[in-house]
Amino acid sequence: MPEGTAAPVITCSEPGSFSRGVFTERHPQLIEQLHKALPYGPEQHRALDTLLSESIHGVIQPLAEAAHDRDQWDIWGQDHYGTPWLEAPFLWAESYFYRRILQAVGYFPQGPWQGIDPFRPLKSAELGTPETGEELSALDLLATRPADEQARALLQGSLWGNRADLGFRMTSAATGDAGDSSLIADDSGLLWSLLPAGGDADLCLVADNAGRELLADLALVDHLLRHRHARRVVLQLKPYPYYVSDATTADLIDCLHHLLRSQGAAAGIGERLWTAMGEGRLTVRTHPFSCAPLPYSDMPDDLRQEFARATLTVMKGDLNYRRLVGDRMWPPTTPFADRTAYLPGPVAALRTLKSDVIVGLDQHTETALHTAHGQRWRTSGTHALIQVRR
Ligand SMILES: O=P(O)(O)OC[C@H]1O[C@](O)(CO)[C@@H](O)[C@@H]1O
Repeated sequence: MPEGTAAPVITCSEPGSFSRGVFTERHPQLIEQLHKALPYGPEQHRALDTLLSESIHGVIQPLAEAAHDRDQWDIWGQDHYGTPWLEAPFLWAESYFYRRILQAVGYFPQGPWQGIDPFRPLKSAELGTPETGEELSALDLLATRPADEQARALLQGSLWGNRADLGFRMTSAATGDAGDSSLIADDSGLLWSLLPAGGDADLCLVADNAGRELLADLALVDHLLRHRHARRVVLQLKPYPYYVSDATTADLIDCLHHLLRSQGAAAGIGERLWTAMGEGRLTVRTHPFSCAPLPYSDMPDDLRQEFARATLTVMKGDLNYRRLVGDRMWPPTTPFADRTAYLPGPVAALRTLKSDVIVGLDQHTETALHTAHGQRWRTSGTHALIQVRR
């Protein structure tokens, strides 16, 4: 079976599929929210509606002539421009949809809306919720526990923090299965063996969502640095707004300010991380490939070298998982190690399941999940995994 071509690529062409629902149900809600989020002018409102209609009923149009990244997208889009959105690969189409939102609101060109994140009001609202406050307060009690217990709890916090993705919550609130949580693969023992306390590891953390998830990631990073599970952490963020709540540098700064304004243990985390950035122990990267509509197996050399330098690369979230193993309907028992063999160096995936892709399960687990939940366990965010390849 030739590598990478074995399983069907996920598209939105099948009526009733999860991916199609993202375009036909989730995106209309998202566009509705964007209309209300900022005081856009008539042209921006019109462009958002045109994009929505094109993406459900029409064919994929190229970026505007003047777009700074038009040439790049012309290459990425050569096989897809002119075809119906719903027939294009899901990963490609969804990624391009987010790039087109930025075009609709005028995010890149010089002008009054340049650099204004259309998703910022949604992300900021989340930082102020009582749930976020409770999670930060819980750090006070956690700080009284032994260090290894803290480490395990903070890893779980970072993992389940991925459930707090804003795009996902648009439809999950209606499903009512939020209480049914479980970990379907747990390689955390292997993960900790790669990051022993007092060691010399260089960790690369490929972040996912801003707000609650990033706060949980930062609490984990602080612990890793403090107890020398990692000597240095590189935090990979998105260079521009993407997939609603994906974290950018501006979101990181918001989270650090939020921590510093908090009480107790949370404030201490903010202070230590601020210092760690000043000392170069925590650094931030925003590689353009982070927003590419492609799997990581297509990554450019400089990014490959970045991963190669890391003792461990941790990929957070559902989208990173799709890009890591390939956005295809793999047989669920496909080994995680096989799908990630191209990535130089050990890799860990921390993900709540919010799309159809899954690998690395044993047959018994898959059968039990299917019997109990049908296909819903793959997409409802109620299940999570920690998968590691050394
Ligand atoms: O924030 P995460 O965990 O990457 O999840 C994003 C997921 O949400 C969706 O955009 C819609 O469910 C998926 O396509 C995507 O994989």
